[in-house]
Amino acid sequence: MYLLMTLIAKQFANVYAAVHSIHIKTVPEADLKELDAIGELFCKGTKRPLAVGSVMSNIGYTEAASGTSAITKVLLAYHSGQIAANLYYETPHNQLQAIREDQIQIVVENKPFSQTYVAVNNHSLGGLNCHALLHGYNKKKDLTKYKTNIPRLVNISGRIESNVKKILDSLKSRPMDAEEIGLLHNIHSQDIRGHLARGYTVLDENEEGHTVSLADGCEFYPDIRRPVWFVYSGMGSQWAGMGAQLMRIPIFARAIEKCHKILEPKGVDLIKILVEPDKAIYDNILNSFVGIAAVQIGLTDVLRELNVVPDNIIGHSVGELGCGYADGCFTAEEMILSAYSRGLISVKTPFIKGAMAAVGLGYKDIVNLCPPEIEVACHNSLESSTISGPVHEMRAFVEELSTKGIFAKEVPCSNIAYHSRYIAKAGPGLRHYLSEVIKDPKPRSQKWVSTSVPQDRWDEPEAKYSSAEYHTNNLLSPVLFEETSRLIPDNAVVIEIAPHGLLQAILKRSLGPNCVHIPLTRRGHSDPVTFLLENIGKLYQAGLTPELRVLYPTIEFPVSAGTPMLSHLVEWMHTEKWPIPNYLEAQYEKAGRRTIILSVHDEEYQYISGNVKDGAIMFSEAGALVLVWETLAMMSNTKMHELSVRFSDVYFDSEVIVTDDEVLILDLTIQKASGRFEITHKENTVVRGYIQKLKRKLFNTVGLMMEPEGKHRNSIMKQRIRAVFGLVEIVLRCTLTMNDFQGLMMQLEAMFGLVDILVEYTLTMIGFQGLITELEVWKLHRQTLKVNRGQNPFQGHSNKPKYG
Ligand SMILES: CC(C)(COP(=O)(O)OP(=O)(O)OC[C@H]1O[C@@H](n2cnc3c(N)ncnc32)[C@H](O)[C@@H]1OP(=O)(O)O)[C@@H](O)C(=O)NCCC(=O)NCCSC(=O)CC(=O)O
Repeated sequence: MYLLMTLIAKQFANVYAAVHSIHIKTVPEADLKELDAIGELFCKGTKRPLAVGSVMSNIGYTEAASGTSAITKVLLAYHSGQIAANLYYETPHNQLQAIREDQIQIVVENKPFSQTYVAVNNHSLGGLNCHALLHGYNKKKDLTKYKTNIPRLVNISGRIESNVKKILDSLKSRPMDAEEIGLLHNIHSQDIRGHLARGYTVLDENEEGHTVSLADGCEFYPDIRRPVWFVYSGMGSQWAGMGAQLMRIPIFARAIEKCHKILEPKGVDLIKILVEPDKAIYDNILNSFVGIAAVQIGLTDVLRELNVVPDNIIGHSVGELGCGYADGCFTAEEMILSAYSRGLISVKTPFIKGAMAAVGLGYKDIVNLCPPEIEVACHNSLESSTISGPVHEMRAFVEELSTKGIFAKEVPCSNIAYHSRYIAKAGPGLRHYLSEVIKDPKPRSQKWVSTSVPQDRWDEPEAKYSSAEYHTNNLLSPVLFEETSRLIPDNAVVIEIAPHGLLQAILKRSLGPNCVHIPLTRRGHSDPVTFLLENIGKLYQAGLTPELRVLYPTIEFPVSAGTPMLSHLVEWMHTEKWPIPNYLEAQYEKAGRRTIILSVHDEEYQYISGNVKDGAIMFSEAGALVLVWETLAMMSNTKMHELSVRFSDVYFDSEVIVTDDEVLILDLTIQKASGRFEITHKENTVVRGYIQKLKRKLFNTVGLMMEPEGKHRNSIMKQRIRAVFGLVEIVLRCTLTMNDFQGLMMQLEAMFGLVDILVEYTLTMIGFQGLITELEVWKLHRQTLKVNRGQNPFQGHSNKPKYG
């Protein structure tokens, strides 16, 4: 059996044939026949000799990869402009007429090779087939078209951390290639299953033109999908120059320019508000409102384009406008004009001179401490709230708290005591302004959890729409962030969207220990773009898969020649030994003990995840029996499907819960002489009993146990488990039917004094999966059922089977 590989150039521009024997030793007779056939087919009547070479002479025999090897040889030839010479060819075979007559020429030196069509055709009786038509594509590298103003963020995943670090180090060590990074962006815009390490790097060029990493990270990734929460903060997050650097990000800049145009007719210069470093800009509260809203729109657009989608959205005070935008209730125009309305009413309404302050006490602790003039405006967390009131009383109270060692910090609010009775008269005016902006209020989706309406009123009509009324109520009512943020689950990824991660100090104290809270910005940061990119990298580490390509000029694929190869960056984990028996070959270990490591992420053991009880994945009893059966086959140096077995005295002592993020380690022992077996998990016995080889085959050749060789192991395992499960189920169903005869059984028990053995069954399984099998004896003990189900089935009254 041998493999013929021909590379045929159209119009004989690249006339080349490569003969590749699949044997390590070539078979001269076979090669002769091949060359003869090639001579017959390609050389008759042609003047130019046909060049023939062997891929195997260059790289050895690559078995199933022979076709890919041939493609690689052609690609290298396209790339270098030369086809590699055939090695170790010394004496021409003069038996061959085509060689003798110079119609076939063995390529003994590298030969010029053009970019034209090449057909790679490779087939063998063994099933190694490859057919491909290739054409050279020598795209010249021109990286100038991919210039960008921002550093390049690259996310990388791998099976192990060392692999991810290796790739990151490699990227840092050489000049950046936008096309290579484009390829990496595409690869990592999707989850790669089994990649349990994730990292990122933010790359830039220093003044000398060397690549430098501005930030990076790499950590174990448990491959768990976390719920994503967007958090929009409010007043206090503004700072001078907060949008200046972010304008380098095209998506952000587009959003700001759009908002700028919307506000221009109103005499508001949004770009100036965001870009100029003048602190006095924010003395005007209107500028704070539109500035915060615009940055939130810009950042939300960035996340949207990155395909970062929230499962839930929560806002703090005016941050609920951002919720409206993220939830699709507002267009950018509606959001920026709503913020403008809030600012306008704030500057137009004559309020008392007020102040706000964040304090380090929760609502319940501070409410009774506050002087009567001061209100709790925002319930932030169990140990944080914001108070609001007249400026003199506020200053005195803040001082008092500070003297007592209680954290208290003024929140910049342009002397307006928001969320207190002192601004009640702004209500009608704001409602009026907003109703002109929000002409067609959209229903709020389930994602958006309100902080301005108490949870027990979320179903009321006023709470259902992102309307003028809703947002007016938001201004006047206390902020219930503490109450609503309790809904954030402990494993959430919480992304704060604002000009400054204002709520980080609060979230850090209130969220569960497994929550990841990530701000996109930080007040006064020297490099806000790098800060943002770094945090997008952290989102990737937390399990999100942002599509980074949207941040950079679009890469034209295919990438040009000379783009660094990626394949060599992949590294395998060789440190761990996996005791996986080779199922299809008869090379079995003889062992009485086996440690089995299973994970639902292994294709081989995916079937485990199908056995769900009460919402938890349980390692099935049938699966355990199959492992015992398989191990006995290994010990007996035989194949499982050739070995019929009998299980007896089987006790299922404990159930094993399988989790997504943990490998399951089972210890299995079988005593060779007695057949006594036991599977343990974390020092608990899972199942024990006896297994015995049967000389006769229980299952005949049609089907159930006799799948053809070469099938995927997973499907073989699944079928076996289904079979064993079927057996176990039948036995148990019979056992449980006894429930119906509870009285009788109890009598029997009394009469015959049966203590241990409750049921001894001889089952004739007729029609089981369409097969007629032979008689089998099963014994099931009371303890089996009692321990397994946590109750004695004979005391139950239900006639429903409790098993399975
Ligand atoms: C608590 C904050 C002042 C922290 O803000 P910043 O991040 O700017 O503060 P910072 O960086 O200067 O300081 C952070 C430090 O604050 C301290 N800190 C914060 N909260 C604390 C607490 N509960 N107990 C003890 N210390 C605390 C910690 O030392 C922390 O450091 P470390 O981080 O190391 O722990 C802020 O979250 C805040 O202003 N929250 C209130 C927001 C608010 O109510 N805005 C008004 C909405 S009205 C509005 O929007 C108007 C409208 O609705 O129209």
